[in-house]
Amino acid sequence: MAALAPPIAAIRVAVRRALTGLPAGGPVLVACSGGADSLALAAATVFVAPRLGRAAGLVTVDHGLQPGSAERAEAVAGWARGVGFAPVESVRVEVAGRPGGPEAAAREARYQALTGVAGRHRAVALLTGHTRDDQAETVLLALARGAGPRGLAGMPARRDLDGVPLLRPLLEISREQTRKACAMLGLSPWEDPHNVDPSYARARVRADLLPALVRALGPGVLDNLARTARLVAADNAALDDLAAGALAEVRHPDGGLSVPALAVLSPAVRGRVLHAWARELGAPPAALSHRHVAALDALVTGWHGQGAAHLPGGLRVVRRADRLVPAGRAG
Ligand SMILES: Nc1ncnc2c1ncn2[C@@H]1O[C@H](COP(=O)(O)OP(=O)(O)OP(=O)(O)O)[C@@H](O)[C@H]1O
Repeated sequence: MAALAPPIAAIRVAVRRALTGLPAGGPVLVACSGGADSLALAAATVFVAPRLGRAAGLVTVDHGLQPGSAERAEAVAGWARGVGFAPVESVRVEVAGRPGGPEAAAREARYQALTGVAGRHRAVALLTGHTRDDQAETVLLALARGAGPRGLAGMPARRDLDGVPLLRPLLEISREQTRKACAMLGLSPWEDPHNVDPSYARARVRADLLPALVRALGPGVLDNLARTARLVAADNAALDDLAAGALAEVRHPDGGLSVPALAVLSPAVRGRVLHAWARELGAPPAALSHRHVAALDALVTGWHGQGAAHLPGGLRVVRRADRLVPAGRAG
């Protein structure tokens, strides 16, 4: 028997690794746009999952943003039913009227739809086709906006999405491999016009910056950027553990946080303690930025006897004697 073509084998191995150890229960659900990455992921999942005794489902989201998007979603769903996915869902979402730019609004609508489907089918995991190249782009975009370690860690291979584990099995697989795998399997991926629309920063990074970096620094640069993300993520996990312990120690017996105990922490740990505490108070994590943490930090290290730190969600924190305390929601 002929050996399996390397890209297909590498993708199957990555999917097998991601699915191994998941709890028993409902299906794993692939989020598939019809693009090369998620199509290659889907093809590997429908092969691997049954061999691990699991059902594989697929969901495709129609953002309704381009002519023909409904037909594209139906084509993906039809293909999925034909190759044995069950359940298969094609979901239409409304993007208009959501806050933020069009990209963020589409992402939010998509994730809401995906978690809705995952919940209905009691899926044990949701899989997306983010690749090493997506990771390299994410790291570059984070560097360009001056992000700290959280941003430089890129996308995690696993995270919780409203109670459903979101897995990204292809983070060490290149986009070239997913394209090759699709071609070898006779699949015709959909080309998302947004991916080449130069009004999006990510599309410009993809089209111009990554090829220029490869030309200037060699083909290893994308793997290296993805490795940086993994290394920083490991350091983040260690710092988060330290911060969780420190948060328990700086809690003031009368409520709030003790300023003297915060003041002796290293700035990196203190920032994480304040970030975690702000989330506990109810600040929406997506809106919580380094500026909010800096405002809290200023109450500890630059206190002039008055003022408050304003957090997203209308929350206010003030300093009372030697404590930081929540002072309710602003108007
Ligand atoms: N319309 C959609 N329906 C279902 N899942 C989607 C949709 N759009 C994106 N996804 C999921 O999110 C992942 C990342 O999408 P994004 O568009 O950012 O990247 P991409 O590299 O263009 O991926 P792809 O080649 O799979 O479209 C996809 O691989 C897929 O798993």
